[in-house]
Amino acid sequence: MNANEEEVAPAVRAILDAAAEREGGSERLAVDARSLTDAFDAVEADGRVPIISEVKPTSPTTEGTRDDDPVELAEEMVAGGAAALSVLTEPEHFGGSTENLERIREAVDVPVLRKDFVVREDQLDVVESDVILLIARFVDDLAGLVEAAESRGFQALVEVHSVAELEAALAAGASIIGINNRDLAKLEVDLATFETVAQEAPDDVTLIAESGVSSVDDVRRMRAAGADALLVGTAIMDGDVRENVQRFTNATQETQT
Ligand SMILES: O=C(O)c1ccccc1NCC(=O)[C@H](O)[C@H](O)COP(=O)(O)O
Repeated sequence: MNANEEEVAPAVRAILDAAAEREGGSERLAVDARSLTDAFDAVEADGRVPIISEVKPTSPTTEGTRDDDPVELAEEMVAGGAAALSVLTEPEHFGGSTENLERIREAVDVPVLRKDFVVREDQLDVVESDVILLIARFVDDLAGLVEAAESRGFQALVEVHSVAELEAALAAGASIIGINNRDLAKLEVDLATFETVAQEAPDDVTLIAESGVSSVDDVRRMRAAGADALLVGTAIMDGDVRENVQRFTNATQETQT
């Protein structure tokens, strides 16, 4: 079945319908990207866990909206030790914007991931970022879009949720793969997803555990299963973002609980 025709949660169907309608950019971008793997290596060398901290004002599974200035949130996350940032640009269901991404990328020096539902090549040309998310399940020509992204200078983070999608991502040439613990068909989260799928990934791929991480124990669990880095949104946005990032990035240190 075509991924765009499969059954997904109504909220995700609405997100995909909106994504299909969204305009692309008019001029092809050329990005001078900050290296995501170098950023991870620097944090590892410091004895900490590489965390991609997500600026996520709201979502279909969160109550309310966080209205703080996204640039202030981003700066606090970096001060807390985030290796990289993820910035929602999806406007209708996540409260994101391309303007937020531009302002944040200008204000910080860590790599910034554009978090959106990109389904066509021209949508790559809307805003510059260091990394761009491509969701295997929702892209028809994954190899074509990975190539299109990389030829513009983006690093492609290809998101998967199953071993079959992992194989498709590898066949498409992906070298940075996010395993999403959130099933976008049911919006249920299960950290065992990362544990199962990661076992089938080759060693030379950079593996990111995405979604559902809410405690230091979860961070340790994902690291034990082979995560090179973790992408965390809700659990960081809930409260003091600097303290939350600090707690997760220091998760392997003995004094943390
Ligand atoms: O987060 C949602 O509610 C959501 C709903 C529908 C489609 C995608 C969704 N999230 C996208 C993400 O990938 C997460 O924002 C990201 O992995 C962080 O997850 P979390 O730490 O659980 O907030």
